[in-house]
Amino acid sequence: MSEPILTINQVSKHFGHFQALDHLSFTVQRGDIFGLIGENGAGKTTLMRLITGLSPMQTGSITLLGEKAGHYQRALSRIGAVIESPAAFEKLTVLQNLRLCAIQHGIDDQQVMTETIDFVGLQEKQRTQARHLSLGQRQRLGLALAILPRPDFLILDEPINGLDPSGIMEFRQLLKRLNEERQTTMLISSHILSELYQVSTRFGIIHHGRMIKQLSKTELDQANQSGLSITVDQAPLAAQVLDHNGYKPFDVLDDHRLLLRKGDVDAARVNQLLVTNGVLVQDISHQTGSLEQFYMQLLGQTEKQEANHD
Ligand SMILES: Nc1ncnc2c1ncn2[C@@H]1O[C@H](COP(=O)(O)OP(=O)(O)OP(=O)(O)O)[C@@H](O)[C@H]1O
Repeated sequence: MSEPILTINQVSKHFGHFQALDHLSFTVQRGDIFGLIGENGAGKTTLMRLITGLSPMQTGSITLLGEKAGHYQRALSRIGAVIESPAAFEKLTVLQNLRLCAIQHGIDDQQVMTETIDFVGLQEKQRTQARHLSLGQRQRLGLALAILPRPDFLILDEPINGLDPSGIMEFRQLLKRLNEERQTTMLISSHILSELYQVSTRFGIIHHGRMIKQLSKTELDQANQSGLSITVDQAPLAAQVLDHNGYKPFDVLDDHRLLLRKGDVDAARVNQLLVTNGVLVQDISHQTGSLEQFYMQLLGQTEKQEANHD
């Protein structure tokens, strides 16, 4: 049975006249890894700051682990968060940082610290000062500090920023293990949508402070039919040619990219048709839809609707 860990209800946030969040609502259920997606400035960090009480509530309500934001009693001690940058003491070693965190949480157990260091793969760096860690190791330390008290709910803002490809893969595996082995529920934001897709069970897409779409991974996979992805010099002309020749339906993703939503078309024929009609084809390939494509398409539609309302 589903159990809400976090409920965001009609939350708005203004900074002066600027509206950063606009009547945002969604729920994170126990066991979810909820991927939060949105362009720069969409409002993701603002929302995470509100959830964790780093920023005061204005309108709407947030319920975290059964307690209302602004009146938290135990909820904050049951969550772990890495927002903006991992908060470690630069001159303390990895182990000292963890020890300090343990003291703050009333944990008097060397085993918990050793396990946490092992879990995030920082065994060899435990005696290194935080200021001498690489970016990826720093991210791991941030995660270690967040998971040390074994939180029920983890909030991670851009956790894989700046990690190298193998670091990204290892971090993804860490998050999956946390979810599977410790049943940790998570809210994660990232611009690396291919990664977010692999780790998340649900997605929420924020645009200009509004939640424009929420869907499960299964719903995303269903919505993402396969199609022919076409990259050209001028998408509007390619769209006209496809339209006149009955190649429908298709989406114009941007000035250069189209997605022909028909699985059974012959790529060579479409290529020939476009070229003979004066379109320079740079790439044409069959592919399964990605989270990135879904997002770009949704954003395109939303911006079109917004423009029509203006
Ligand atoms: N304290 C503040 N005062 C004024 N404006 C703010 C403040 N904090 C955030 N904003 C504005 O609110 C908007 C949302 O910012 P936020 O940091 O939440 O975006 P984000 O989705 O996390 O973006 P990014 O992906 O770039 O991290 C931005 O336009 C930002 O400039």
